[in-house]
Amino acid sequence: MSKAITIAEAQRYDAHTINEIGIPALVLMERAALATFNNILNDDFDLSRIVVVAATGNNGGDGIAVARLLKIRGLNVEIYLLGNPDNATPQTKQQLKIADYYSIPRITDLNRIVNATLIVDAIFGVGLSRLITGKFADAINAINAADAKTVAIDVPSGINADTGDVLGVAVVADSTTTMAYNKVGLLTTSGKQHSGTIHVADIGIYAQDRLEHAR
Ligand SMILES: NC(=O)C1=CN([C@@H]2O[C@H](COP(=O)(O)OP(=O)(O)OC[C@H]3O[C@@H](n4cnc5c(N)ncnc54)[C@H](O)[C@@H]3O)[C@@H](O)[C@H]2O)[C@H](O)CC1
Ligand SMILES: [K+]
Repeated sequence: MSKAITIAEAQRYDAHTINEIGIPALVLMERAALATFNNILNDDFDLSRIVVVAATGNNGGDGIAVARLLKIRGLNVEIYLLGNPDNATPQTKQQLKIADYYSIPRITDLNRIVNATLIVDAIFGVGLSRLITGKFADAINAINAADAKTVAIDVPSGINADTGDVLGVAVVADSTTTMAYNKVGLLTTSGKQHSGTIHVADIGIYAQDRLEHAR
């Protein structure tokens, strides 16, 4: 049984890798995006109309980087951004700057989500901390109403990664690319129901960070 970690462990390993080992947060974000991007290409999704639904935390940053990778691959991808970009994390601000360089359209019409063929859920990851309401809930309901396949980044948005509980409303994903290790909440019945196929991505974050032995 491969290792599964809690939110606190994920945040601690993330901070240790960045602050003690010295791997920049943007490098971890790029590796997270590349892993998600490759999982998308390796699956048999209809890539004709892709919408990345992102908020302004680092889960959103992962998703905006995925959008850029898909755009460079020549695919039709749009970003539906939730929240004020001025309040975004430094890494997510950087990803928005890069996405703007590639002229990736920012959309505000929920119907574009409903009519997508593939949706990338980059709203919340391990930073989800309270009940989801308002425009965040509207976007998740639109994602779940769409016929599109949905790929979640790290955690299906709305799921508590420790308990599997739904915080108001949660994305029902077809697949989830979760970073470093599986999350204990995704092993619960609710977590499994909302995650779909789970891919664990090695992005350079390890519990025993001296030497990574066979995982
Ligand atoms: N740990 C790793 O290996 C890596 C993780 N990455 C990605 O970063 C996210 C965690 O990012 P963080 O900024 O801490 O939080 P989120 O993006 O999950 O949440 C965004 C933000 O949203 C606010 N918030 C929380 N609950 C609500 C709510 N109910 N309604 C509205 N807003 C809410 C809160 O302020 C949060 O900060 C992780 O999941 C990975 O995807 C790195 O990119 C790569 C390494
Ligand atoms: K997510």
